[in-house]
Amino acid sequence: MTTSTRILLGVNIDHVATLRQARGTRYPDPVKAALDAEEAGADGITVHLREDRRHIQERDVLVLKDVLQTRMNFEMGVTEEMMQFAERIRPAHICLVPETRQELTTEGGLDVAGQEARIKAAVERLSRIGSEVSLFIDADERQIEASRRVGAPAIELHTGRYADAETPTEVAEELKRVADGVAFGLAQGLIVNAGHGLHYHNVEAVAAIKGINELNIGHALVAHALFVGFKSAVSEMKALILAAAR
Ligand SMILES: CC(=O)[C@@H](O)[C@H](O)COP(=O)(O)O
Ligand SMILES: NCC(=O)COP(=O)(O)O
Repeated sequence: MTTSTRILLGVNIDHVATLRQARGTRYPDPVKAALDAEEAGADGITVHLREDRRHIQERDVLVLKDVLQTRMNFEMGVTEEMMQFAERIRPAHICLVPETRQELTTEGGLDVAGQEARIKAAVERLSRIGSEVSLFIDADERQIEASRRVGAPAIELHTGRYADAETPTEVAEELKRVADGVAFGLAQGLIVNAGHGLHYHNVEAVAAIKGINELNIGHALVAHALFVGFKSAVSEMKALILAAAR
């Protein structure tokens, strides 16, 4: 079982690209955001190349592959098109996520338990290119066990329900669900990451859960960056999570 007091911040730059795509301009460039994030202390850069290309484009991933000083966490749906693209890019990390075209954002985790053979084949294929594969799942023991069985070294627990919880009771329940998921994942020998919907006001409780390896955070950072700049947005978040994880 691995436990660490060092927690990593993966900065998701998807929504810098959302703003660019809204007008079809060349700006703002997510590549610039990635470089600023790295200077401000990001431990890695996360991008989700969606099937509908609503934000990140292939060009972004190709340029990032050449210029990142840290490492890329490439989020992708389990499709043949994405598998081939990942094989071309060979990112350090790949996170397999569920994806539907109509969704506003990623709703729920990947159903690994319901499609073990398919996910196992994808994990094996992507591990062959040297990427560390993680599975974006709900904090659910059945899904965590299935993730271990399919051979993924890492999982990312979906914190969206925690982030969306409204009453103190709901918040406490959802936080406990995440904390239990972290403990269960570590006991299964998995690297446990978490993310989705995390914000300056709700991140500390998650960062304080012992054993979490990395938090992936995007939308809140990009929103805050509008007012304080990207580097400040990242360094503020990094300081919060490091203090909470101590
Ligand atoms: C998988 C995940 O939680 C994030 O990458 C998220 O998908 C960001 O992009 P969207 O907001 O387009 O869902
Ligand atoms: N995998 C979660 C992620 O990368 C960031 O999600 P969000 O902070 O944009 O909701």
